[in-house]
Amino acid sequence: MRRYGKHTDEDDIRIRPGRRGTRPRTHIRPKHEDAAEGFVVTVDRGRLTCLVDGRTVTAMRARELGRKSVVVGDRVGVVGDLSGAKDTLARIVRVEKRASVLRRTADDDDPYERVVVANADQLAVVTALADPEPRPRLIDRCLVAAFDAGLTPLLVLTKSDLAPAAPLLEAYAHVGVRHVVTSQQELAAGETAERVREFLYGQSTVFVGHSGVGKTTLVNALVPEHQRATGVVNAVTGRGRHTTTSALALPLSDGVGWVIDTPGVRSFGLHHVDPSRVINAFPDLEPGTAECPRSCTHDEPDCALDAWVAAGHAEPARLYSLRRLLATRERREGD
Ligand SMILES: Nc1nc2c(ncn2[C@@H]2O[C@H](COP(=O)(O)OP(=O)(O)OP(=O)(O)O)[C@@H](O)[C@H]2O)c(=O)[nH]1
Ligand SMILES: [Zn+2]
Repeated sequence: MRRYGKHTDEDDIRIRPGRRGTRPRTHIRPKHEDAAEGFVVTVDRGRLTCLVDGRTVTAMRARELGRKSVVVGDRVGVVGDLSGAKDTLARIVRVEKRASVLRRTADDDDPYERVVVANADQLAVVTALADPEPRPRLIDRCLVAAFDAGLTPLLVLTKSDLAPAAPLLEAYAHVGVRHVVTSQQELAAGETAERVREFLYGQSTVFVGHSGVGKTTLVNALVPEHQRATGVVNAVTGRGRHTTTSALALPLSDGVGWVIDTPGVRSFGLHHVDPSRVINAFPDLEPGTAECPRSCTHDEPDCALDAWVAAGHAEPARLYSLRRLLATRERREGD
């Protein structure tokens, strides 16, 4: 179920009405037809860093945007000082319709959705095969978030020099998700970036992964001109990484595609997830839901999928995989 509450980001843009329309016409706020096109690369305490005609411009939301949030990946209309010079501040007056929204709920008990990144195409879930141990439930929860958002997931399995990828890949064989495996040797040989980039070409890809999995190493290999490290001043924001909780969009060096790095994901609240959107990622099972009770979670005794699969229309392993993913919507200790 989608929620359109006070706190969602889908609110219509409200423009404060003029005082009973008594103001003279000339005082009506211009429609900003002259606004320049911008792309939001990061957000830090209300200041948005936008790329406008190749320049890095700092901007804030115009008041007329009301409650509408502006997030990394948004395409926006910007007015004001667009020189990008130090201490200038432009205004974001428009947010273009989003092709996709990756959301999370702050907590599973907290129903308010927050958009993490707009207009992404893919979600790269970075997992180490060892040190730290893979956390399949966290992977599953990331996949659910991706499917719900209509993003194509990509599993990036790092540290294959420490443990084999096969056991983990086995668990995902029936989910239908692409994967790429990397190792220390490959990193050292400079081959990792090339191989991972093949999956990123022309796409806007959000990278998630918990601390220590090698996400920073990977992002640095993919976008070497933007070295990121804890405590080091960031080239784009001019601030230390530890101070930002926002994602950061980095252009792939060939200029086609974006790597969107996110701060360490500790949790991926899934309260907002709609099972019918998750099942879109299982097109072989989807027709089997026709006989389901209304607003079926597809994880309940009356679900029609059991009979559909028993009748031989789809692989039991696929239904098992779907159910495993849907079950992760309930938070457990350790998520
Ligand atoms: N053995 C091995 N170590 C790796 C590999 N990739 C990264 N590492 C190491 O793993 C450690 C963690 O890597 P980071 O890139 O800092 O991990 P991160 O996910 O960004 O973690 P945070 O910086 O804490 O968010 C570093 O010591 C890396 O050198 C790999 O493929 N194999
Ligand atoms: Zn069902």
